[in-house]
Amino acid sequence: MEHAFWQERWRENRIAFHEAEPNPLLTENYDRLKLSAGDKVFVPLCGKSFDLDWLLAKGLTVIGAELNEGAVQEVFERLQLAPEVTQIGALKRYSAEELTVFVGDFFQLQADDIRPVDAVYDRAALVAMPDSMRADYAQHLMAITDKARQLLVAFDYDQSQMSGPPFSVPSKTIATYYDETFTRELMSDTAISGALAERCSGQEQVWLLTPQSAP
Ligand SMILES: C[S@@+](CC[C@H](N)C(=O)[O-])C[C@H]1O[C@@H](n2cnc3c(N)ncnc32)[C@H](O)[C@@H]1O
Repeated sequence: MEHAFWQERWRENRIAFHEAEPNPLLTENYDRLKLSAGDKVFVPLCGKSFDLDWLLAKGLTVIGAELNEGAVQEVFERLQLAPEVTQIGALKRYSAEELTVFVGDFFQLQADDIRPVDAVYDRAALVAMPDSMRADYAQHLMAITDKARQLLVAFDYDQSQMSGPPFSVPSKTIATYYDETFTRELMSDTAISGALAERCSGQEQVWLLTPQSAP
């Protein structure tokens, strides 16, 4: 989607994707990422998600990327962190203690900005990208994280039921982006619930992507 689409959603507070607490699919499947305190997790297109707070509470270093600066400021405020703000190329970098969030276009983020990454948590990021951008998103994500393992939350529904986002990204489509690089395991497969269930019916799926070269 165009940046203006998302900025308008934020301006008009049309952010049904934002949840009031950490996503249960993260908390229930987190252990499969095999992270320890001190490891670094990257959260692309992070919004102002409470998943960031939850990951920090696990003792992780958390790196986010988000277009909307107000959302990022809100995260630092609620965590009572006073960020140092620096300009890194086209991006603004907000950083305090173990949290860093890059404000701007995800596609401008470079591996050296975030390296090394131990894992990626993708909720409402791949599925926020339209078909025309999704392969580039997946490629860029793998490039800047050196193909780190991922916990990926995706939807599988009949796209004719509604226009995205979130878009339907079924198993066979995910395969085209990731199966050359990762072994892919289905962690959970449940009926779409919540506000989205009023717009479509289908499945919400959690995938664990492990690099094929991993031991
Ligand atoms: C569906 S929301 C999901 C937010 C968050 N992951 C969550 O679970 O609440 C997608 C987010 O991606 C951001 N976004 C969209 N395109 C982006 C881009 N090219 N670079 C950085 N952020 C982007 C939007 O501003 C929006 O906050």
